[in-house]
Amino acid sequence: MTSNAIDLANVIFAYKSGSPILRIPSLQIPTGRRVFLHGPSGSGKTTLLSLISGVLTAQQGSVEVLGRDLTKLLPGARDTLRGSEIGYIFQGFNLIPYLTVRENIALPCDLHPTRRKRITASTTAEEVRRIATRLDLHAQLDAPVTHLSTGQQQRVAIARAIIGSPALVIADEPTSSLDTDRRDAFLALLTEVTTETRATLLFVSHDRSLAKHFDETLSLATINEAAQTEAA
Ligand SMILES: Nc1ncnc2c1ncn2[C@@H]1O[C@H](COP(=O)(O)OP(=O)(O)OP(=O)(O)O)[C@@H](O)[C@H]1O
Repeated sequence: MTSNAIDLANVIFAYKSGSPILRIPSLQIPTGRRVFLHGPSGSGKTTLLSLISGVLTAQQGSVEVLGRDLTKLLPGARDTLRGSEIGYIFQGFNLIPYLTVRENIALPCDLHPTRRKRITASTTAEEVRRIATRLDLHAQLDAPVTHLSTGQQQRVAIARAIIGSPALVIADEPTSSLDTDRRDAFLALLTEVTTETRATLLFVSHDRSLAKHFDETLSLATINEAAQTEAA
């Protein structure tokens, strides 16, 4: 395993025909580190996460994730790497509304054999039960996710992100709709379970007060030269 889970060099990204949103000479996130990346709304946080998860491709530079340069992979190989090795917690959770809690949590194992093979329980169903119990969701396993409270939906999003122990967990502003107590509880749980699975955690938010929950804090404005050009 490489010592950096994420390693970007000389990256430039622009949406079609626009000027660059991201111009990042260098960004390294060591394996196993829990990193908080902050930046104001519209500064390019989600865009950067999309480059790191291989949803978008940089026009220039290299985007190495878990030792593979995503800019050199074919789309199919990028999708496999994302599904197998990255657990993603979206801003609005993106749970599948017509599936139960159990089915939502199991989804990465159903879709990606590598996630299924890495589970420690004897079956996916047993692993779903184990994680649901760990996250206090065992009573809701057969409920449609649309019947859950926001806090319960967040815990389903964590469960889905960590099942099958992906090496990297990415969270995009998942706490923006929470009050302070719930936000702190969510962050404590997320850092605990990613420590248990030994995942590298990259968490982005505009809210700098969250920095205390993480090993390291980065400012997108500092690492992104496109932002500095715009501000000048
Ligand atoms: N699909 C797209 N096509 C064109 N421009 C886009 C697209 N998605 C985002 N942008 C632009 O790129 C810039 C960065 O957007 P991005 O969503 O990455 O910022 P963000 O920091 O995640 O914002 P927020 O905190 O509000 O979610 C914004 O100016 C946005 O308008």
